[in-house]
Amino acid sequence: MTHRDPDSLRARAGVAGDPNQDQHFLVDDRVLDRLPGYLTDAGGDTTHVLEIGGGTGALTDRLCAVAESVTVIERDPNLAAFLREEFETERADGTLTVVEGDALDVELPEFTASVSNLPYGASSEIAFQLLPHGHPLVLMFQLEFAERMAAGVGDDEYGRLSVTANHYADVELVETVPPEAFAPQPAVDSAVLRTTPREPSYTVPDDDFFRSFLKGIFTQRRKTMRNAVRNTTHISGLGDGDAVVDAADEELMGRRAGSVSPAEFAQLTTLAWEVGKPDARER
Ligand SMILES: C[S@@+](CC[C@H](N)C(=O)[O-])C[C@H]1O[C@@H](n2cnc3c(N)ncnc32)[C@H](O)[C@@H]1O
Repeated sequence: MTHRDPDSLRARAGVAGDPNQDQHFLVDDRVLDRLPGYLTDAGGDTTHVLEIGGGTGALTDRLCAVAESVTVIERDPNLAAFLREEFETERADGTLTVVEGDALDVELPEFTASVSNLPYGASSEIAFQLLPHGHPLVLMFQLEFAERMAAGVGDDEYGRLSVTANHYADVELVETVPPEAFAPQPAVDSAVLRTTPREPSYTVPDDDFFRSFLKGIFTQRRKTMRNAVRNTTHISGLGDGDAVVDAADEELMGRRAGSVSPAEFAQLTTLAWEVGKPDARER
C-alpha cells in the first residue's frame, strides 16, 4: 500500500515545525511504516487507535490504514485544521476523528491502543495518563527517558519511572531512532517503547502512597534504603520513618534502591503503610 509522503504533507501544511511547541515531524518512511507493526505484530487491538500529537499526519495516515478507527489529538490549531482538510475522506467515512486540544486537558475517548510520536515536553505526563487505561501502547520518547522506563532492577537507568511503568505493563524498547528521522531534528536520540498491559504480580495498599514512597526513596538512590526511608518522609508523607526501618528486613535496609525489585518495593510499601503512619491514611 502506498502512503502519504511525509515531505509532501509538510509542504501542503506549509509548516516547518516549531521545536518550542514540541514539533518534530517524522520524515523517515521506514520508521513510519514500522510503527503500526509494533502494535499489530503483538496482536494489539486496532478497533480504535488513539494518536496524541498528529502533526502533519504522516503517522495518522499509516494508522488509518491498519485501524478500524483512529482519533488524533492535536494542540496546534493550524495543524488540527490541516489534518481535518487533508483527511476529509477518512473523516467522512468514519475512520478518523480529529480532536483539537491539549492531550492533558481534553477528555480522552475510549480507545483500544495508542500509537504516538509524543510531544517530548509532556511525554511523561501523557504516558502515565495512558498507562492506567490498560491498553497496549507504542510510543516514541527521548531515548534517555525510554531507557529509564524500560530498565529492570540492577540496570544503571533503573529508578522510579521503571518501577511505576512496570506496575502497569511490560515495557520493551523496540527501536532507537536517530535525530535525522525527524524534521526539524531534535537535539537527542529517540526510542520507541511498546508497553503490554498486565496486572502486577504484587499488590500495594494505595497507589498514590506507593508513588510518593518511590519518589522519596529514589531521590536518595546512593544512600542505603535505611537512610533513604528516614531522610525522605517529607516526600513520602511517612509520619514515622524509624518505625518502618525497625520493622523492615535488615538486609533490605542495607541495600540501595537500584537493587530493590518492584515486588520488594511493594512489600515495603505495605509495611510502611501499616507501621509508618503515612499522611495518606488520614484522608
Ligand atoms: C513530535 S510531533 C509528532 C507529529 C507527528 N505525529 C509525526 O510523527 O510527525 C508532536 C506533535 O504534538 C503536538 N503537541 C504538542 N503538545 C501537545 C499536547 N499537549 N497535546 C496535543 N498535541 C500536542 C505538536 O503540535 C506536534 O504536532
